[in-house]
Amino acid sequence: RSLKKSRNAKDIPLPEVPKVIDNGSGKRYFRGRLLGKGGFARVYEVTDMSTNKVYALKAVPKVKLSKSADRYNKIETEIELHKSLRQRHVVGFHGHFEDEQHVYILLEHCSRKSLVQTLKNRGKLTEPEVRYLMFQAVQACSYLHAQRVIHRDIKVGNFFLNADMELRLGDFGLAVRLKEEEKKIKTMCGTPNYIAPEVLSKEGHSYEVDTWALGCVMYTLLVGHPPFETKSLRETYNRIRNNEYTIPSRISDNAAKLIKRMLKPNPADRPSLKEILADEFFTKGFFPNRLPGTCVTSSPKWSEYEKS
Ligand SMILES: CC[C@@H]1C(=O)N(C)c2cnc(-c3ccc[nH]3)nc2N1C1CCCC1
Repeated sequence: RSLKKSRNAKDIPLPEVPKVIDNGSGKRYFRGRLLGKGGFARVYEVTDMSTNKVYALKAVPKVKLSKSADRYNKIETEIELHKSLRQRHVVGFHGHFEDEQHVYILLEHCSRKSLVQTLKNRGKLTEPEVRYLMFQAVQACSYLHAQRVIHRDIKVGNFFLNADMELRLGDFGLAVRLKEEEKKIKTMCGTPNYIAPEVLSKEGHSYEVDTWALGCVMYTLLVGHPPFETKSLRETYNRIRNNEYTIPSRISDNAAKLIKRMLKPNPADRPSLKEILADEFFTKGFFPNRLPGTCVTSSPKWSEYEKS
């Protein structure tokens, strides 16, 4: 065993999340299976012991870390921001509380997980499925922008599906609310997945970074991989700076046109979210009003589906 005192987070064992978690005001949650880990946070499936409702509980340890200051504040800002949002395609925020070891966030349970799993199972999705999913994604983002919130980390992994195959945008860890007079954000801590060129060039960024990321999500769902993906981050950043990407010819003209509009290098040239919702990609072509759960694992045979 190393004689050194543990100097960094990796060595400090994470505190246990109790089997029964009390929210401090009479509600208790039974801890179920671990859904996943993100950074220091662990996410459990929990059941409200008085209503039997199931939630996703994010438990963030209050480990005494030198840099825990911003980490703790981060979770505080994430809570302040997410708690103020309510829209049918934004992940439901059902409360927050803490005990000596953790800060807890109670979130909507999305039993069909994120689009990462769907894409892993399917490789890529059909245009009607992307029409259905992107329409909800753009609506969620349009709501955020109306609240002067920029998500800043829109990606396939932050879109979740509930039991009814409805889309929910989550994870406000990098989100920011613009102040009244504020037009642009100068700083960016943390690296978003689909980073826009104006964030790379540090010239200030605003709502358009979400439009860019939505374009990357749409491309990824249709093509099966992100538009600027390479084996090295530096190379990927170069491609983003040079707006270097190709759209396979099998992608329909309407889909390709919309992707190109959303991936304009100059943020001012990107369409507003309202314009996107009115784009031909959404108004022309088969638009399913719901998706069967089987879409998470196998491609739909639209013919039989169109009848229902
Ligand atoms: C709280 C983290 C994140 C999330 O934000 N939500 C809303 C969520 C909901 N249901 C689920 C879920 C229900 C059943 C399986 N996963 N997962 C969610 N996640 C996952 C957990 C692990 C990585 C991201």
